[in-house]
Amino acid sequence: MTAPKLELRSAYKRFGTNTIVHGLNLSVAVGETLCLIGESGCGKSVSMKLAAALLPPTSGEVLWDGERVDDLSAAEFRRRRMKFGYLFQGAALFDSMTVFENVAFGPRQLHAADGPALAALVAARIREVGLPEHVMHRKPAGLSGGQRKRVGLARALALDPDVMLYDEPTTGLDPVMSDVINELILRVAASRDDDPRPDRPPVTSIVVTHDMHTVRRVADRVVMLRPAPNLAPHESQVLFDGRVEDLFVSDDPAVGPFVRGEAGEKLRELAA
Ligand SMILES: Nc1ncnc2c1ncn2[C@@H]1O[C@H](COP(=O)(O)OP(=O)(O)OP(=O)(O)O)[C@@H](O)[C@H]1O
Repeated sequence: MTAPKLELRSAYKRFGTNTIVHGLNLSVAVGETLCLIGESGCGKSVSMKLAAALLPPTSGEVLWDGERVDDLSAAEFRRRRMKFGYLFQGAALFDSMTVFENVAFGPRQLHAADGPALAALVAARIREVGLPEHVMHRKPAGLSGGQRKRVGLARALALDPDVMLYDEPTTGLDPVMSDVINELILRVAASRDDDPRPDRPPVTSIVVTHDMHTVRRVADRVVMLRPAPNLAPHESQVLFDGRVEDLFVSDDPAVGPFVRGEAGEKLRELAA
């Protein structure tokens, strides 16, 4: 059996005295799209960053393709890390550069790409995310939120990632633009499905989101976390781990009302 693409084993993350991630076991299969959901501040982004080795766990293990990240040589770690693409909040574009320069930045740095080949690559990625080519000459500050997100995605795709990480990709977008982003997440996830080359495995994705339309549209699997504080040592931080169909009909009082947006218990807590 193929090892999971990304895996956390008994991972803890503490910032000072605050425990944010509590003994988390989480694996994402090759080619899977996992949505991470849960109430604000419960540690979704931190968990995703642990899995991507953007943050070190306080204790526990992080594995990529079944190998402990700590056991990889620095060169091998860098090689694999280059195959991760990120679309984080605000799209984190360089505002002083044009869209072209933003998308070209990674290939220039990593493969010393230049000239017509680089221009063709950037144009192709811009087209893939549904932006007109003239946007390439503009600065990100002059673009709408949805356009900025798509430039961020084009920039991530320019490095041909094996793993895509999305942190609240539709936050702040109108429903139609949100659906455009959902469609692009699906397209990226399926982009290598018919590619038989062994060096181009199916794209694996993690999507941290509060947007239940996104969950319904893109998730192969959903993991719902709860906040780590107040958990007993043996208690799991995972409230739900399963298929989307089962999530929305869950009769667990901590899961069903949350995903259906029902305020009942929360209102009682606020009134207490
Ligand atoms: N580098 C850091 N240093 C200190 N605390 C941090 C750091 N990163 C995250 N935290 C804290 O960890 C907690 C969980 O953060 P995280 O961003 O993972 O939550 P989340 O579930 O993604 O929340 P939201 O849905 O609101 O984005 C927050 O209280 C946050 O302040």
